[in-house]
Amino acid sequence: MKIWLRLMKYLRPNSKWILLSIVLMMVGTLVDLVAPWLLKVIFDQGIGKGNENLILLLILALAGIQVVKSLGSFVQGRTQEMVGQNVVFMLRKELYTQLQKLSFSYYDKAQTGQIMSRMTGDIEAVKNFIGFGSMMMFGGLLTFVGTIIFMMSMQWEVTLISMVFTPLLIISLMRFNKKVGPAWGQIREQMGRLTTTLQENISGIRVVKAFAREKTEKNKFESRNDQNFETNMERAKMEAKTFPLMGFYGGVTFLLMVFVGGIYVANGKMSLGTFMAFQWYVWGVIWPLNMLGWQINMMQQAIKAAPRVFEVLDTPITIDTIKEGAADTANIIGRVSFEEVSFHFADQDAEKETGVLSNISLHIEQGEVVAVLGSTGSGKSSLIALLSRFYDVSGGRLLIDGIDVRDYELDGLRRRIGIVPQETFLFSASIRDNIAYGVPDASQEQIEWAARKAQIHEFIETMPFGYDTLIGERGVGLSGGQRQRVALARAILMDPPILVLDEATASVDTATESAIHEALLEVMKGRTTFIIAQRLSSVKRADRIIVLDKGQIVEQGTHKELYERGGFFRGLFEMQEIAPVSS
Ligand SMILES: Nc1ncnc2c1ncn2[C@@H]1O[C@H](COP(=O)(O)OP(=O)(O)OP(=O)(O)O)[C@@H](O)[C@H]1O
Repeated sequence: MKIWLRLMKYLRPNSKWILLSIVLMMVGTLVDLVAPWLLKVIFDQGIGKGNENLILLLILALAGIQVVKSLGSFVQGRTQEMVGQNVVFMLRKELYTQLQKLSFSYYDKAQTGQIMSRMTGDIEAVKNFIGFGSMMMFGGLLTFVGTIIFMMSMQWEVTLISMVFTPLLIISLMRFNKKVGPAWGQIREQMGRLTTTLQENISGIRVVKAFAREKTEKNKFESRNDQNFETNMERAKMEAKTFPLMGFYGGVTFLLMVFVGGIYVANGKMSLGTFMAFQWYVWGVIWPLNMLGWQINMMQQAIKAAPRVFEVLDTPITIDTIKEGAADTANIIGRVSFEEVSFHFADQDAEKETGVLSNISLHIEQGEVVAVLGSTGSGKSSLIALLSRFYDVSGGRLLIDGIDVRDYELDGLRRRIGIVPQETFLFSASIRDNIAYGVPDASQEQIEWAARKAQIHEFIETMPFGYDTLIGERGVGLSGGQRQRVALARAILMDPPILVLDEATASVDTATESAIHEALLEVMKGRTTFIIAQRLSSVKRADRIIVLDKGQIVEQGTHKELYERGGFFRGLFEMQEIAPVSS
């Protein structure tokens, strides 16, 4: 019931069209009910009494009825489709907006294939019932009730005897409804899993091929496809058991009507005209019940699909912009303070586990270049992720210019922090659009300036269409290092007071890395910069180096200080066999 009430919300803006549809449906049904009655008059008054004019008149009236009904059906069909499409449109828009708002912790766990299947198949299933199935159901009910009223008013005894099997038909349908619901639930879930398998397979096709796992992947897909096939066959079996039975009940109802009606006519208790009208009317009872099977199918699909869509819509937005009194981000200069910051991911148990970061206290001056070092998994990326509020701190405070990051307007805050992430994602668009992603109205000069700084301009010039060259979803057509440099240019173009380079030069060769660092020296000037790097060569120009181990700061100082201290940094240094820099 809750689901229906909630779906009503999407119907409300279409109430005018729904009303029109209902009115047309009522007119159509009424006209349908009048037609057999006219046939009765043709038989009893026209044919029976030899009144040719009446026959002609009523045939013309019947033709007129057909025209009105056809026109009504046309308008009603369009209206229903429009209502359905409007519902799809609104639901998709709402779902998409929600997906844009959901935080990183949601996407850490979400499966892309499941989201895709909710956005497409599930919403479509809701639309099919809301736009079409429900109106058909309503129309069927009107016809059913109206027909029985008309028949009863003409000859109630024949009507009641003919309907004797109808309760059995209704019981069969109710049982079908109960059984088919869970099957549709499974089918919708299986479709989500099937899409996930497909999506992961396509995204990871390079790994699949590299490890020659095509056969295993194929088997995995086939097993899920088989499951879906089996459940669909189970559902089809239920339909196969119920639908012919309904046809049978329908046939029996018709025969009963002919038999009982025939006897009543023979005994003079019913006119031939009424008997002829009943032959027509009886389909007004059989047809809605036969159609009800399909409508139940549609309804159950929608009932199982809608909660899958609502589940995403109801996921709480854990990281949202402050509602009132947000601090202005335009004048952020980039003083960053971590005050006893601790952090654990949402699915970690804060009581039992130590968390990803603990007791981080750090003050970074505006314009300072800070390198963050540490072994893999020590919490470097997590530390940086807190700055842009990809995640919120679990304890303590993180301040920028003395203001808690949670008190800034979220979009503004993120625009003031230029990030070159560990994994570069480029959109299937031109190189220009990829660089200008954060500043869509940047001029060509600005874009080229950023590209030069990232040491990618010259390469772009050699591409077939220069800055207009289209690149694939994952920057296919570019090497790892080139992709990283495009991402670097994208961050530089934003001219942010805070710059975050997360392993930003990991995929480039040493010569390019050193060229990028030379160029970055100028870019970093006046900006607070965080550099996460494994290679010590990337961090030697940092004002301060912070060494993380198991989420805690274990060392900090300049390159020279840390070298002389002989701790983790010195070990790393010696491993990389780089000569110490002189102070
Ligand atoms: N989304 C997540 N949910 C739960 N735990 C996570 C998540 N992301 C990372 N972790 C864990 O948090 C810890 C810190 O990860 P983080 O990515 O910050 O490390 P890192 O120092 O940047 O590592 P690397 O140098 O390998 O990139 C790791 O132990 C990792 O397993």
